[in-house]
Amino acid sequence: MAHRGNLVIVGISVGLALGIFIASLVFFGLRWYKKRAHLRRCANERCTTTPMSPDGTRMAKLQALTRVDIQKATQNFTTILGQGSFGPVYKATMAIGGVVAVKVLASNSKQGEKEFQTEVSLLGRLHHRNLVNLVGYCVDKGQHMLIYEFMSNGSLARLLYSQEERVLSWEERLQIALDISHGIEYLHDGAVPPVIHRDLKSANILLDRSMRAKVADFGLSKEEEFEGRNSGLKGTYGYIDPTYISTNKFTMKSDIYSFGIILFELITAIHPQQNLMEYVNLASMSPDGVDEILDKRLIGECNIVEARSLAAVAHKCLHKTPRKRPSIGEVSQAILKIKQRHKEGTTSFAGEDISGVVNWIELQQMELSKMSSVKEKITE
Ligand SMILES: Nc1ncnc2c1ncn2[C@@H]1O[C@H](COP(=O)(O)OP(=O)(O)OP(=O)(O)O)[C@@H](O)[C@H]1O
Repeated sequence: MAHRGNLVIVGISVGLALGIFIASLVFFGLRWYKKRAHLRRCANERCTTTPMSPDGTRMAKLQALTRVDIQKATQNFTTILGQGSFGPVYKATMAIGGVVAVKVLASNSKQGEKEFQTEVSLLGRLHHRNLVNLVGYCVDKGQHMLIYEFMSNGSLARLLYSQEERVLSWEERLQIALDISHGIEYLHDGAVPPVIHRDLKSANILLDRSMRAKVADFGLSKEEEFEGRNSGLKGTYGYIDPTYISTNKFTMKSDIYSFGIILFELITAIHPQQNLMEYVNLASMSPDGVDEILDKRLIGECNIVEARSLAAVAHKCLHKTPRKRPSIGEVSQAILKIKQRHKEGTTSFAGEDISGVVNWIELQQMELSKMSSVKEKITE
């Protein structure tokens, strides 16, 4: 009898425990479901309605302008800033105040039409201090225009390669590298859904009046031409991930590759279409080889230990196996560390005579240019 009584007690306890377990499962399951539904609602809201800024505040909606507004603001399209593959870009002074840049998409460009819709819907919801924000658009009689915040210091490519520009200091270059990294980080890790840029290059990095860098032109990637024919590949020659060429699959790691190229541009001021990778590969044959390809204008003006560290980050970004390349978050962390060390002034030569190092770098650079000119002669 007592044995039976025990069995009943055990049965009731097991039943109770099971009941409690199932009830908590239902309770927590419901909570999890509600939370997910809430997150999804927030994400959708970000995609379709008023965009959010990175600090969570709501941004103004995109402004729709008429062709007449823009005609007035650009003095009848006479204030040209430059010509891109999608059409001309004009500086516009708006009647309500403020200066903007207007990109007029060539009306004969079928691709421009398609990309226009992509960019308007994409950019309308993407806002970050390191992205060139879209502030408005214009659709008028089949003509499409995109209106961006004005970047008074132009492109990084112009700053690095134009003789008329002043030399970018090492400190500015470190800040630019970090700004670009943060812009890409927002695209890859902050945007919902994530955005792959597909055409990262120094011409698509623009600088504001405080020399802070912003990433431009996402959603506008174009097909690259090889020998006058469309290759079917998106991006720009010199920046395209070789794995993308062989697999036709563009991933975030292809953006990381292009960013690695931009980092080397910052270090060397050699354009990727002027054999940058050949110099990088030659220099990587010797330890500290980056000294040999350092921008001549930086010799004696920058901390070589920091330049070597940045080159090491760039090398990782260019790893031939995409999954071995770092994520953009890791790249930002690494650049931030270099920048902090720079600020603290802790990257020193431990008693080395700096003038000796400078002379040595100059010698190495001469050797390298001799090597590459011999190589050019052989390949001719
Ligand atoms: N928001 C802006 N503020 C100031 N200048 C700009 C702005 N956007 C573009 N520009 C300038 O206008 C010119 C053309 O830019 P665009 O982005 O159309 O072409 P690109 O990036 O140089 O070349 P591609 O179209 O082949 O990628 C460049 O000189 C660029 O610096």
